[in-house]
Amino acid sequence: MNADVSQDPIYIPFTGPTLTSVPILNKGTAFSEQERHDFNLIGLIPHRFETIEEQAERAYLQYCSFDEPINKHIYLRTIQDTNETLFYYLLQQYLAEMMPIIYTPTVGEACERFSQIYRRARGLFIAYPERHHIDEILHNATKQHVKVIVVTDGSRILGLGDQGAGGMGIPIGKLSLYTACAGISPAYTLPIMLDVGTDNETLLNNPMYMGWKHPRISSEEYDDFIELFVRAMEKRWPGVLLQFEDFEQQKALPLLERYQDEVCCFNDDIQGTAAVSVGSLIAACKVKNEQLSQQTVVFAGAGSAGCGIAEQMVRQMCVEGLTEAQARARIFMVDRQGLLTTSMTGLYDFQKRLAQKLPTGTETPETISLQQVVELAKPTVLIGVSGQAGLFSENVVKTMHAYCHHPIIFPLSNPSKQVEALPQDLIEWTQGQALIATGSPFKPVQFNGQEYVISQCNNSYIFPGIGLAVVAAGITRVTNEMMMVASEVLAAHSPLLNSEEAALLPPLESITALSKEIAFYVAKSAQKAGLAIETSESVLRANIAEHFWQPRYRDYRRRSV
Ligand SMILES: NC(=O)C1=CN([C@@H]2O[C@H](COP(=O)(O)OP(=O)(O)OC[C@H]3O[C@@H](n4cnc5c(N)ncnc54)[C@H](O)[C@@H]3O)[C@@H](O)[C@H]2O)C=CC1
Ligand SMILES: CC(=O)C(=O)O
Ligand SMILES: [Mg+2]
Repeated sequence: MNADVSQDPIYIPFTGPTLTSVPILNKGTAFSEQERHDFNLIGLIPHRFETIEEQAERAYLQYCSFDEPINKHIYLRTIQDTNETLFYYLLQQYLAEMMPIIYTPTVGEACERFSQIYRRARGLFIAYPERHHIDEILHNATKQHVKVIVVTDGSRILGLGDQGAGGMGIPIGKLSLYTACAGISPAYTLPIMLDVGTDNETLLNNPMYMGWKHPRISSEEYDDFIELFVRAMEKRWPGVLLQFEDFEQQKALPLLERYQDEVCCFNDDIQGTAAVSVGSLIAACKVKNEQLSQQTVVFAGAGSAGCGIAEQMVRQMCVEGLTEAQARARIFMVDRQGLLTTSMTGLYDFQKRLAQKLPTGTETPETISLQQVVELAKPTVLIGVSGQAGLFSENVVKTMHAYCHHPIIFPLSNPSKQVEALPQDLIEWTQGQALIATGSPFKPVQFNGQEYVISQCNNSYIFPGIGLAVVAAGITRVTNEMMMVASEVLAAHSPLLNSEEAALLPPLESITALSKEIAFYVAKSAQKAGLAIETSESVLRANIAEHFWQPRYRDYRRRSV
């Protein structure tokens, strides 16, 4: 379904209002005169025929007439729900401008206000009380050939906590990026919300809340429900790629460990975030003529994202020649209770693996704060994945800078209002010496007559390419090795490697090309590992190109039902 082939006609079994109500097929005023006759559309749309360019011009004017990002979001989502081709055409034209509207930060507000701004259903809501109808629910999906699912239970939406059914905004936004950044046809994508209740009192007390008004179910009920879902999904769409998204800490890793060897799945917050962060760090280190294995790293936030990134760093440091113990000794995880140490009780297993063993006989206070860790460890890299706004104080950052002339500081929490430090402050506190990347988009910073571009270190650089690899090469399992490959491809494409003035990460304008490269190398590594059927490189490239959907209208021919 690439750009050239899109001129081939397709055969459509619907006519009249049924046809115009299917977002993936609707063309609005772009239905040709012939099609209007053949499909009983005369009179259902204004007389004049328009091209997609003309439709996009009107849509963009209307988009610009909204001042508030949330209203722009609602407007774009309405287009997505009425004419998907036009929606993706607009995104293609204005990706850098519209990505913050359909994704972080605005998608965060859309989740928080989901029940207030709701217009029309998209994807599937599988509520716990309806679990016995799961096969029927999956068969109710409007899409028949689903290849990529993003699923959430809404329990940890960005840094905004439990958003219940409102969390559906995230799978919708992520899948929009699968199409916009990696050309996965929207006909193949399906967002799913597993509504297992919510512990968010504000939602439970909101008369308008649209989800199941019930506290979250018990762990046992939850595990059985997820098992039911995964098996039903595999039966309905065998081999489908399942992306776990924004599951709370105690669920995220156990779910991944339970299913990663059984179905084609990955956890974006653990693995996708790890890949983008390690890729960004490899590039940042290269610029300093150093390696990741030479860095000392402090994390604020030892949750799914933090521990996922840290484990991928350990793998990378080992590739660079360190032993695992040496690598772990370079990484300091700070959570609410301060530095994680081996003497602490109550840590999750995935945190215990990253806890620091303090020298025997060390007199330690009960809590070793972030400030103290920075003073003691003298990090060269500081990463924020805590969801806590302002955690990187001026004191913390200046202390770090006192020991490290060019600190690398990544406040990665989303959306923007949860960021650990504003880029403007980081630049000022370090006199422009810090290399910064954030999870949500921020404008360039002006300081001392110089402009500093702030790259967006977000898993959106990774997951679309992984999806394209799976769809184009028929990959059966997603592994950490594939994520390492994605990191390397990202690092190799850092504009900063070629110019000191450039950004750390590629501009959004080149993200489709980057996704294709990630897809190619990930698929090659899958083939080598026996997780995809081997092909020549040229066949693989052709398959990737062929699966890259373009938002262009195709000619319709009538098919009798
Ligand atoms: N840029 C990106 O691509 C990504 C960013 N994130 C962001 O990272 C944040 C965390 O996500 P997850 O790790 O999945 O959540 P999580 O809930 O698993 O982990 C957050 C951790 O931060 C800790 N924390 C809270 N207050 C703290 C404090 N004052 N000091 C130190 N630690 C503190 C919590 O105890 C928890 O362990 C979110 O804001 C999310 O939006 C997550 C995935 C990708
Ligand atoms: C980007 C992302 O996946 C998150 O903030 O959860
Ligand atoms: Mg996420």
